[in-house]
Amino acid sequence: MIQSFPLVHSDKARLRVQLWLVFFGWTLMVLLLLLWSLNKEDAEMLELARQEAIDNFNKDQAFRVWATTHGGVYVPVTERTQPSPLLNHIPERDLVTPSGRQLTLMNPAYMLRQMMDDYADLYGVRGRITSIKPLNPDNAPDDWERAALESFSRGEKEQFELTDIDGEPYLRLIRPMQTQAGCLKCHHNQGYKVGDVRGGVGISVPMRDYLATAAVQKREISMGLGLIWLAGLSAIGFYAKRSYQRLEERKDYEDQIWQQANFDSLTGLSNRNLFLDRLDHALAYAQRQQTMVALLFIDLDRFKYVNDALGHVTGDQLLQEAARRLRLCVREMDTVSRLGGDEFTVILPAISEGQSVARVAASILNELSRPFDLAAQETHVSASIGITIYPQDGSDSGMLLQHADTAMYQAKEDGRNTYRFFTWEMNREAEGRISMGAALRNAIREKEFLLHYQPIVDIADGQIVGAEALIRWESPGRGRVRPDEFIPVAEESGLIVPIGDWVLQQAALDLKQWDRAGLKMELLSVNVSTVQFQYEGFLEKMADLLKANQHLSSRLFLEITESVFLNEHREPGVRLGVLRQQGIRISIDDFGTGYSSLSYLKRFPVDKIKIDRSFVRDVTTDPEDAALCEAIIAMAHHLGLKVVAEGVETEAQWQFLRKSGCDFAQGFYFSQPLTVGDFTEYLGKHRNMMVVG
Ligand SMILES: Nc1nc2c(ncn2[C@@H]2O[C@H](COP(=O)(O)O[C@H]3[C@@H](O)[C@H](n4cnc5c(=O)[nH]c(N)nc54)O[C@@H]3COP(=O)(O)O)[C@@H](O)[C@H]2O)c(=O)[nH]1
Repeated sequence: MIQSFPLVHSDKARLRVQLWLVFFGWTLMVLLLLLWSLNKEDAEMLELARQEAIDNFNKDQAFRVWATTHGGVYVPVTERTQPSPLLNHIPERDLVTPSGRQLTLMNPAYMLRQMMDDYADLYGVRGRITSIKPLNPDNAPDDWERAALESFSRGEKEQFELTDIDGEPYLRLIRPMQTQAGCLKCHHNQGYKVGDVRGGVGISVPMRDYLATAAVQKREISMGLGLIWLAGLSAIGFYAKRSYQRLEERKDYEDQIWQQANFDSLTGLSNRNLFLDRLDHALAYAQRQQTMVALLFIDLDRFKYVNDALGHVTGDQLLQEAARRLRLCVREMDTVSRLGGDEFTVILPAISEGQSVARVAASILNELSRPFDLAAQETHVSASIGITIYPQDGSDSGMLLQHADTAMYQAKEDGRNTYRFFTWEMNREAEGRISMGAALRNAIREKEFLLHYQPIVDIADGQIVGAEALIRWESPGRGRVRPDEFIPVAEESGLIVPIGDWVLQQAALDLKQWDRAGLKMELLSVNVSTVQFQYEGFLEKMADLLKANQHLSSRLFLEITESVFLNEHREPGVRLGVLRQQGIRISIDDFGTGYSSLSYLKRFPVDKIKIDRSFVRDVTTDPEDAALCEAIIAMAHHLGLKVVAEGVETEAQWQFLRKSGCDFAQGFYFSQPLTVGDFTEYLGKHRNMMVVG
């Protein structure tokens, strides 16, 4: 089945995945940036603290080198600066100044330790000397320091760590302490040489302020990146909204296109495209399930009339209402379509017997023959339905549709407002019509037509006053073909226009010959098909004909049928008026058989009516036909029209018409239609003499 652009649904799913990917990608990127920034912040903070530790280390080193170079410093002996037992071997360790002050030599390490303690008290930066072989037990390394000292022996130059000292965070840095010449004063017994790593100098920088500053920085970075993340999210949200909108717009547009491509905008029914698709599916299903499918081809009768007479808006309303009623007649699973114009189809899938199809067809006929309330007036139409059944009437949708059309044509032929099941006999007839159309085309080229003439007799005096031209087709392949057979085909194919032109030209030519022969006739009747009459250039053609054949003036009668009046759109009144002005007279053929509305006789310029031979046939035996003929004659005379009766075959019919006051008569009683030669002879014989008494 044709689907309504399922792509859009997968597009939506794809867009959703894309949006989630963008969301996760963006979040991940911001998180990584945050981590990197926080790490960088930590690294910078550590580097700053390390630098501070190195500065302190350098200062301590400078002092130690200075102190070692100068061999220690004499300081007054106080509680804090007692003589060092480590320097007992130096004779001048203790001195008394001339003023009696007692001084003692303080070794650089000891001094440095004290300075470091002071510095720690004042500024929080702690210093500590660590020895591999400590003389002072305070200088013994802890685990971390020992590991650092071992790494120095492998060539490392520095170790540092973040650690906790007395519950406070510190950066602890340690660098190697190398033996100076002055160091040997105290450490001469330990086997060190100048340049040997003897221990390390550690500096511990308090991290509280650094951490506080870094925390502020990190918070700011986090907030900044958080804001950037949110801005990104709103951009993604905006993009998502726009993308969904665009998808919706595209879907709406595609739905619209799909609707236009598959549905009839006037009735909302599926159109030919969708109809064929549904039919193909129904056939495929039926083939698999071994069931049948019925196809109903429905054509509204008289739609053209309603459309032309009441206007296109009303015609559209009729189609809409017809579509609504059709839907009421079928099941949910059935498909009602409009192929165009007033042609509808119904697919009945999965049927098991023809009876149910006939029931649906009857119900459709019933629905469509109910009056339509259109343009504030009740309008009656009906329908002709052709039915084909798969698989017996065709194996594919094209064949089934063509055969349903053929059956519908047959329903029309059989009087409309009915349904017909397709038969292969019908098909042969349809094929016959097609091949006849081709043969007619050839007949026009090969000039296979001729005219016969039937005399028209004035009932008052029995004189022959004129003739009716009747076409004949002498086909080399088909023999003589009756006009009843080929004129409908010619009308259907439009070939009636060139054929009708030829009839008029030929009749004008024949009349001229009779005029020249002195066989003057008052009138010449020529049949004009409604299709020919309504043809666009008909009036111009008639004007040209009359210009070229002035002998036709006031003598040419065009025999039209009442169906001419039905097409208001073609303005029959105006056309007939123009013809009348040109000197052409109008006769209504087959009067009483069609849609006879007496108002036509009043509304349109008409000269003569011709009572159909079906009424004339039984005038002497059927009182109703007799009454009808009398009424037609009286009414026509009342309206100032002449009356001709056709199909007069007997003396009794002739007498009846004479008594009823009919003006003219035609029929086998006088003569069959004759060839031009025979008719000329006939005219010569009967000229100036009454045909009957
Ligand atoms: N558009 C055109 N239509 C034409 C033309 N020529 C003929 N026709 C129409 O074809 C129909 C059949 O015509 P046809 O077979 O020629 O039959 C005509 C007569 O032969 C027949 N007729 C005449 N008298 C009698 C009779 O006493 N009994 C009887 N059973 N038949 C008789 O009637 C036909 C004439 O009919 P009408 O035209 O209604 O006078 C027919 O409808 C023709 O109109 C053409 O050139 N163009």
